Amino acid sequence: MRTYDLALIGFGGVSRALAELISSDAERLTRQLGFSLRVVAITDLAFGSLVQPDGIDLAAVLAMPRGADFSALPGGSADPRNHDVIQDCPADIVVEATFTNPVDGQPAASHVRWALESGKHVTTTNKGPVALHARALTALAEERGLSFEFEGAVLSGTPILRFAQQMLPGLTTTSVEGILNGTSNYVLGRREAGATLEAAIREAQELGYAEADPTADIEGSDVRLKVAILAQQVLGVDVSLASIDTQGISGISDADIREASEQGLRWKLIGSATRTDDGGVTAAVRPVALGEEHPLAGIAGATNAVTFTTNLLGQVTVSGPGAGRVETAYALLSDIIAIDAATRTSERAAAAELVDLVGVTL
Ligand SMILES: NC(=O)c1ccc[n+]([C@@H]2O[C@H](COP(=O)([O-])OP(=O)(O)OC[C@H]3O[C@@H](n4cnc5c(N)ncnc54)[C@H](O)[C@@H]3O)[C@@H](O)[C@H]2O)c1
Ligand SMILES: N[C@@H](CCO)C(=O)O
Repeated sequence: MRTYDLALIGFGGVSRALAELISSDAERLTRQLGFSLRVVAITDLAFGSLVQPDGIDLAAVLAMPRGADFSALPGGSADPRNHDVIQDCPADIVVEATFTNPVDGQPAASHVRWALESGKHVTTTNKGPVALHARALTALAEERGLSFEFEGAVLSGTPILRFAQQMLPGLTTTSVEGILNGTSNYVLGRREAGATLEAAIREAQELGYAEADPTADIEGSDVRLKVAILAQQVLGVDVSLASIDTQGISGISDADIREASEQGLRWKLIGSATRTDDGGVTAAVRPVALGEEHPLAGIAGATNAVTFTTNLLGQVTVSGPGAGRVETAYALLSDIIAIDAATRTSERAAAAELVDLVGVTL
């Protein structure tokens, strides 16, 4: 049975949910997937770093109290040592789940690059490196025969990027638009129910939906990153973040919410990217009051949805979880499954090449 060794860079809500899954559901996962998973390294600003080539006892590290660090454990240190751990630890796959930096994608983009340069596959839920550096990092991965996977960067574990890449063949997609942020959608729903903005944000933080700095969720910069990712990955066009006209939901007053509701409208934060005739894209993030008949009006809580407008099918809408620790840990798992599939395909191709070369069947 094949085992993939993982390094977890960032040990917050999403990584911990993945570690819990690996630790508590190992038998089912191995049976269903045909491989097993083992964590051999963890780094985090709060805990420091831990490298144990024979596998870390995940139940033990998950039970560590707040404020504790890894320095007392064999292979542990109070300092994250990201560069050395990523480069030197014996992992097959680096899982990058540190804070999203919406300005330059760092230091996560460097974490991804160090991993690829040292021969390790990467899965990340971090939107920064994907929105701002995907082309360079994907090219580096291809050059090294490695995978760079990032399904969780848009719509959490709902497989929207693979859906667009694999399930819409032969179609031309002219626009993508949708509700792309779980926190703001949750907050808008709670405000309709009478909660204050501040209380609704606190709830979203407790539920594990919000960014470390929830301003990114509320003021639209998280959606702006996702619009840039969708424009590149679905429409094939790079858009700069500066060119995406962005407005968040903090300006929506109680009176705006009440008046919309009286008219049968619901406020939603909509991100969109639309192809233009000259081969470019116009993109925007803005709150819109939608009529109840609109397909996105009924999308509630941390659920998100994306509508693809295509030439032959018209509009196709996919909805599912847009945030959440476990839901996003599933995105990492789905990336690991994709890495396994790519690894097996390239091993088969290499074996076939060898057979061709020596003229015998192995
Ligand atoms: N939570 C969600 O619903 C969700 C959904 C999709 C994508 N994401 C993305 O996934 C990533 C992780 O999300 P999360 O909810 O686990 O966040 P989190 O804030 O709970 O955890 C992030 C962890 O990374 C650590 N960290 C930050 N910078 C670091 C560094 N330079 N080196 C080492 N550790 C570092 C922090 O100490 C923290 O423990 C973020 O980029 C987020 O945008 C989250
Ligand atoms: N904070 C983000 C996480 C998913 O990217 C959200 O609420 O949608």
